[in-house]
Amino acid sequence: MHGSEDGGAFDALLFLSFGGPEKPADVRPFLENVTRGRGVPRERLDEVVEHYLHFGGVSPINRLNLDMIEALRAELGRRGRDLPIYFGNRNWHPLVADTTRRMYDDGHRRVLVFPTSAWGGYSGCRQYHEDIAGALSATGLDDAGLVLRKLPQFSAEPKFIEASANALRTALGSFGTAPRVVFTAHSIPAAADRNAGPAAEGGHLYSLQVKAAAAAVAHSVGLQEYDVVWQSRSGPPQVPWLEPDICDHLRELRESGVTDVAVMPIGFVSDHLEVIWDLDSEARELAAELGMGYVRVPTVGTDPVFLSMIVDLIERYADGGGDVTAMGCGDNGALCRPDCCVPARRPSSRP
Ligand SMILES: CC1=C(CCC(=O)O)c2cc3nc(cc4[nH]c(cc5[nH]c(cc1n2)c(C)c5CCC(=O)O)c(CCC(=O)O)c4C)C(CCC(=O)O)=C3C
Ligand SMILES: [Fe+2]
Repeated sequence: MHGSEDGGAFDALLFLSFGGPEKPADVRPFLENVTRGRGVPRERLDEVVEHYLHFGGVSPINRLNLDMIEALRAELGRRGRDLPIYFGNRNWHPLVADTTRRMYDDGHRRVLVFPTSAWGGYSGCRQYHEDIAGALSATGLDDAGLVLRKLPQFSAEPKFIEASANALRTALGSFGTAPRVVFTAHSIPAAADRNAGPAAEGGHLYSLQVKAAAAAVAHSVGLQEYDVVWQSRSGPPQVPWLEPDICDHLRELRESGVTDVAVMPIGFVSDHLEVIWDLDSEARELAAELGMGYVRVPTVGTDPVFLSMIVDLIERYADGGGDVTAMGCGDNGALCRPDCCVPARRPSSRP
């Protein structure tokens, strides 16, 4: 079911994200939270542990999220909206269940939820619904009259496209000649992409949204040619994920004579570990080996146009209005469509 019967204004915002470790000792337990029951092989986990340890066991994601929250507070204030912002995560502290308890104890009963993913699909959307439902049951607040309304997917919001296009345009200014623009997003299992979105609509919602956003940004910047590729593949090697991978693609571009690339991580809203490791370390080093010019375009992060998009979204729903049937929107973990983004069966990591 959608929405709540009574409607009415919302009195707080929950900024809901992925979470990341704050110190070396957090890394393993964090990764265990991320991958519990997900069939990620031990070897891949050991590799990812090294990526985090390379940065002292600290992911930038929490600080980046706090920066965004700070900027959102300022923008809400400028618009005269008195809406306290709370921070909660799926995989690390502050965990969304603890934050839910705190919001309730502070007297909030109607809370809008902004998730830091633009996309449909299991990892970007449905799993955030599950996080909300899980937080309510872990705190025993399922029947406490609390409404947590998740805001919809924002991949097609004009200001998301505009903020991304601004970042790309600025980066392109740093090249003498026009580089090849390569958009990248997190790979997911091919089966998860087939199941993304309502089954009746044919699936592939995640990859279609990524491609549509890339096309809109490319159009806005006036690009004739560009590519959409995937990064940060996980899972057992025999399971197909979205391809091509960014690094394989750079090799192909080089073979076909391309000498300069601008890599735009459209799939992520901030420069967290997947960006600074997979793009700023691995892909950049490969480009250097191949003798290619390489620029990594910034993520939207605290860009004023992007923040303005978030606050527009909040204002659309804050007084009880807004389209509660929009994709990704739902109360207390209720899916926006029945049979949406059904989790694919995952092979076990154990023999
Ligand atoms: C679509 C998507 C987004 C974008 C939407 C969104 O933003 O939500 C995203 C974001 C992120 N992914 C992140 C980190 C990780 N993702 C992992 C694993 C996985 N991601 C997947 C998908 C996505 N992930 C999938 C299908 C897996 C396989 C396991 C599973 O089926 O769940 C693993 C486990 C190790 C590994 O297997 O690589 C880690 C550590 C961080 C935080 C980085 C930091 O700490 O700064 C962020 C923002
Ligand atoms: Fe991920």
